[in-house]
Amino acid sequence: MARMLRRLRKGFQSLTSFSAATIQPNLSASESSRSEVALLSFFSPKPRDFSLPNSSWGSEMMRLYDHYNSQCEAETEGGQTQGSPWQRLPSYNRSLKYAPGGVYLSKIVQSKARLFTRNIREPGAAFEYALFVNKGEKKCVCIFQAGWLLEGPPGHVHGGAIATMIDTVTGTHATFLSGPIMTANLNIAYRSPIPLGSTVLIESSLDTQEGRKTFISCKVMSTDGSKLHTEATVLFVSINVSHLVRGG
Ligand SMILES: CCCCCCCCCCCCCC(=O)SCCNC(=O)CCNC(=O)[C@H](O)C(C)(C)COP(=O)(O)OP(=O)(O)OC[C@H]1O[C@@H](n2cnc3c(N)ncnc32)[C@H](O)[C@@H]1OP(=O)(O)O
Repeated sequence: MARMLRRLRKGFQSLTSFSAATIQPNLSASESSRSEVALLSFFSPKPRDFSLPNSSWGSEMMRLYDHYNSQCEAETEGGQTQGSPWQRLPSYNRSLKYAPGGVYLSKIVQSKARLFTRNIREPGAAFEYALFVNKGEKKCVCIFQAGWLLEGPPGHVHGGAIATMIDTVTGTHATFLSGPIMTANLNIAYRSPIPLGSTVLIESSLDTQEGRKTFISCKVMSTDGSKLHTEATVLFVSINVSHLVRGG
């Protein structure tokens, strides 16, 4: 048990540094980005990064992706990164597997488990999103295109799917800021419905960090900023990874 905990702790530590440090090269215009990415993922032994553009992304999703991606750190030929406060975060369906030693861990910890938002194979059917963090401003932006399998009220996105995205974005942001965390409290106000198939912006901002507690505010808005769809405040509590093995 103690050996397993040590391995798990080591895996999680490398996982957060792996996620934070993995930077993809900047991509240029929409169509070429998509075909380059498809080719790269075909030939590369690297895990599939679900936050890269695919054929289901609409023009607004691609416009915003290019907008934020162009402001991200670019890797130079020497492997150095140019200073920029923005960084794109990769997204895998089993991040644990891709951390050093993670293949072993992913076999012993629920081997069939997959990240809730990344377990539907058909591109565009459900959660299409990409996250960008701004280290200086301690904020995070997610571009999110909601697919047809996320229907709640006819023609609109299910409130549970919106909550899932808020938890995912703020949870990733909190992990980036504070290391391993769990959501302790999530308060949501749904202000206006989100049309199915549309692209929205999800903004996460750090309010305060107090000891083990990280308080985050979140807004879901139309991409031109004119409509507020949803507001949330979230409390994350830092955990020791043994919390996950022992079940709290
Ligand atoms: C860059 C990285 C990428 C990573 C990729 C990931 C992508 C995916 C991201 C997806 C992310 C998805 C994420 C998910 O979905 S996580 C899944 C949903 N969450 C859970 O299942 C959590 C269940 N709860 C627990 O496990 C425990 O209760 C926790 C761990 C939360 C606290 O139990 P613990 O025994 O450890 O702590 P404590 O009780 O000593 O309390 C400590 C402090 O906290 C305060 N407190 C506690 N609870 C609440 C509450 N409800 N409201 C207000 N305050 C609360 C408490 O008063 C105290 O404050 P103070 O008295 O010290 O001031």
